[in-house]
Amino acid sequence: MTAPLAVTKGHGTQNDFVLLDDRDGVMDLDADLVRALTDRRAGIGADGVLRLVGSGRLEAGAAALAEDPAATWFMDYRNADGSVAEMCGNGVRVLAAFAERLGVWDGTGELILGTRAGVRRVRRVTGPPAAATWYAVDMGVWSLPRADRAVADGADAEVTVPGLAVPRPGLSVDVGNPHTVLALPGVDELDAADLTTAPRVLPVPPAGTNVELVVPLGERRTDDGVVGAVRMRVHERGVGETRSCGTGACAAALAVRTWAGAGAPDVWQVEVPGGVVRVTVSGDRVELAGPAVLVADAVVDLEALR
Ligand SMILES: N[C@@H](CCC[C@H](N)C(=O)O)C(=O)O
Repeated sequence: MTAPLAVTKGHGTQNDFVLLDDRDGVMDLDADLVRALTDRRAGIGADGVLRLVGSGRLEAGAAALAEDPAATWFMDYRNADGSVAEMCGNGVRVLAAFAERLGVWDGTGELILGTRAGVRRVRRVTGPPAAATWYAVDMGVWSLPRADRAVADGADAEVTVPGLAVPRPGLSVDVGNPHTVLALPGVDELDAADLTTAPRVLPVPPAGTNVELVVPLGERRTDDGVVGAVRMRVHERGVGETRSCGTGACAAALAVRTWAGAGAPDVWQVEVPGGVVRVTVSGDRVELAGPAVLVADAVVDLEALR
């Protein structure tokens, strides 16, 4: 007999996750279990798994504690194919909502979370819409890791996407995990792209990449002042096409801002199929803000699942 497994289902702009409360670090979360839980027909179904675990309970947590001893909780993120990824922007927000629900965080001040990409700080903020609770995450330092190998102005890669006529120039962006962003001239092409298979990126990124297709939408006047706007679709490494990607939204805004040059806005609204998130650039750091929703609690029969 295997003990039943308590899980919570949540999402951030419809990037969905199975959440596990493993504060004591006793769970054996292997790739098979991740694949079974995220299976949309035979399991709960999700783009990934988020395990809340004490930083002192796992090897990766030691680096987080060394960076900041206050990072006592760790986000152990897994892609739906069972692979481990360094970072998940939507996941941090959803895990913050989960930590709040568990009473690990009282929702005031900052939740300081260890991740494989370093320590991340989360705080509650107000939406839009004004009544909604959003979470803002300091996503740390961003970079353009292959800027020295540019193949064209603002591009260091060539990306072939099924459904689009010719290969497109892409820009590599690192926000703790790897991204390649390519700009499309209009939403017709964005809709035409076939993301049921992974776009081909050359040169091949050594650790794989998430690929964002973006259409710059110009600038908008909002209550926060003038912001840039971008529409995006994403093919995630280890998952496939998802309805949102938080790190991908940061990469998209950073790429479009780089292409726009001096005078481009620091605040960006990124429209994804699952909603809208806000990206704010402050020098070499970037912040992601958006909603987080916990939709269900369930108990999984592990024998039936396997
Ligand atoms: N959906 C996430 C990113 C998850 C990790 C990604 N698939 C990778 O392998 O790097 C997000 O919201 O950032």
